[in-house]
Amino acid sequence: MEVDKDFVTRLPKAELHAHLTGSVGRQTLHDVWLQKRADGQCEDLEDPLIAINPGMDFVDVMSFFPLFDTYVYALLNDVASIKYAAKRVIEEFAADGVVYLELRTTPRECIETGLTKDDYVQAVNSVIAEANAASIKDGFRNIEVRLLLSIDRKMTAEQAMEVIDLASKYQFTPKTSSCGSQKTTSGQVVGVDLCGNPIRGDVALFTPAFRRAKDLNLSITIHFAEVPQSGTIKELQVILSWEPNRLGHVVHVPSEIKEVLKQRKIGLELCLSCNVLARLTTGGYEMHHFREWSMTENPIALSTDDVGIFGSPLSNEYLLAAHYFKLGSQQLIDLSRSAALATFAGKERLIRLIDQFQSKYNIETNGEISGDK
Ligand SMILES: CNc1ncnc2c1ncn2[C@@H]1O[C@H](COP(=O)(O)O)[C@@H](O)[C@H]1O
Repeated sequence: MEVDKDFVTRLPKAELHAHLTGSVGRQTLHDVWLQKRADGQCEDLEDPLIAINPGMDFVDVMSFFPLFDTYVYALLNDVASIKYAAKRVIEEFAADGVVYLELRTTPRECIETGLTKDDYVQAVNSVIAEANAASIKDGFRNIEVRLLLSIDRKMTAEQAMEVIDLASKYQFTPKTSSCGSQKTTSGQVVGVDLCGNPIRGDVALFTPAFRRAKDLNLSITIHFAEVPQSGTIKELQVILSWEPNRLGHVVHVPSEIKEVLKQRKIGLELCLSCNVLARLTTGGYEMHHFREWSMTENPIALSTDDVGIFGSPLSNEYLLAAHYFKLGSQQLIDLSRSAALATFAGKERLIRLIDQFQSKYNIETNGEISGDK
């Protein structure tokens, strides 16, 4: 079967590294902007269709992080706009053939609109709960979505602990939690993340927060060695002491640390377009470390990172992998299966969907009636 846009879209995929705000498309931001302007707000903000450049072949990391703080957060600053944007993001991932999505986001407040961090998480959590309930009600679960809460490297230890408190409050429990705890019954949070500008902060500050996350049975994923400054053995050893379940980016990893990652067979979230367009790697797609890690036993989840900024949906990341690493259709199915192994929830359903796809694929390509491989 030919590897083309149709094939990579139909392939059931897991997206495991997607920042909610970075995944909001320009058109969605534009719609919010128009609405706010009509309400007499955001008059000093430029139209997102102009402020955010589409199809860029280079994203300057120095202006990348401030874009959120100075621009997008000013636009998505109340419950209505946050819910609208989150819903659109989920719909767009679903339309791209993502059947399991872990969205991550940083709890934030807005003094101007009175939005609290709890309001923020509640808003995103409720959109996710509705998306999951809607797809169950419709009889076919096209997408299952779970939430990860991010600690930003610029936070204090107390702020990081506040994120863990919120993660605990909105923690996903397959059954209603017992013993009168403060968890919400429709919590969607399955894990926590460490993100933000990688040249900032001392990660050791967050050890108590991640220890507590472990104690609460929250899964942990960490932005790991994104730039040379955050790829020191000292920093990476601190992070590994938190026993993360997955790592994101893994660009500038010293060889002795690579050995630890291989021994632990830790899941890796690899973001081709982000790394190449933001020049976190050198040598373009051909030289991306996907090639090296694909030869190990570490599960790999190709991921988009910030599709609103980098403009490459997950289906396109699979196409890029096919093109630059000479992967055929069966290898792309195997890659999707590899991502399934690294999920924090929903594994059985996802593997079942991939198995069904595999069976149809076998029939179409070889006329085989059974067999999962
Ligand atoms: C190069 N890739 C990256 N590396 C590190 N952190 C990143 C990131 N891309 C996004 N973020 C983090 O995610 C926030 C936006 O989404 P949320 O408001 O949390 O939904 C950014 O402010 C940044 O802290």
